[in-house]
Amino acid sequence: MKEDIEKILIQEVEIKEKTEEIGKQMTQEYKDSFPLVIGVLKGAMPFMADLTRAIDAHLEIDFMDVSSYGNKMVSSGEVKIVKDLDSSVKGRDIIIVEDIIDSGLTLNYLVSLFHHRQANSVKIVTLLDKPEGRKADVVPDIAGFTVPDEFVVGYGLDYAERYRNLPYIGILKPEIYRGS
Ligand SMILES: O=P(O)(O)OC[C@H]1O[C@H](OP(=O)(O)OP(=O)(O)O)[C@H](O)[C@@H]1O
Ligand SMILES: Nc1nc2[nH]cnc2c(=O)[nH]1
Repeated sequence: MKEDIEKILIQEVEIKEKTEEIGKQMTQEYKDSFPLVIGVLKGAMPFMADLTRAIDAHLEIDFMDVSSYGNKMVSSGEVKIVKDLDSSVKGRDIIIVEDIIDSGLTLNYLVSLFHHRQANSVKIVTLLDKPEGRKADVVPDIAGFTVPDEFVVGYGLDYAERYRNLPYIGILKPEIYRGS
């Protein structure tokens, strides 16, 4: 698997340090509230697991699985719910945890949905932000790293469901895309 990677953009240790830093910030911000932290499957799974353990405050976790129509690398903008939340967001302070914001279409949909469901507040925390990909006006409250306008994999992010288990963020060799 590792031989498919052209370049590592963000090393495992950098992700770990950044996650600790964000966790400390969120510990301060949420020490007196009881937020509902929502991980967006599947990509946010590793970040969600590491980030929530870096927050020393009471919180509740839930997961939502949404998928966008279109092929793997170009989103069409339509989002459908594959798995909905178990809990109600009504009156709750919501923190959405994402692995990446690219076009912003997924988060645009989720933020509107949670407001529609009468959440008290909705905040966005993302490990990666790719501002050059933006099609919807979404600004994260906390972003770990800004990445260039390239397709990245690892630490939850896939290409054709592979590479999610890489411990770092990287770019694939071009022949991997050509071969599929
Ligand atoms: O800002 P956008 O352009 O909407 O892209 C961001 C979304 O794309 C990825 O999910 P994907 O739909 O590939 O599903 P996955 O998490 O299961 O891989 C990622 O995890 C975000 O949820
Ligand atoms: N794996 C992966 N999924 C994405 N979804 C939106 N942008 C990206 C990206 O750069 N990589």
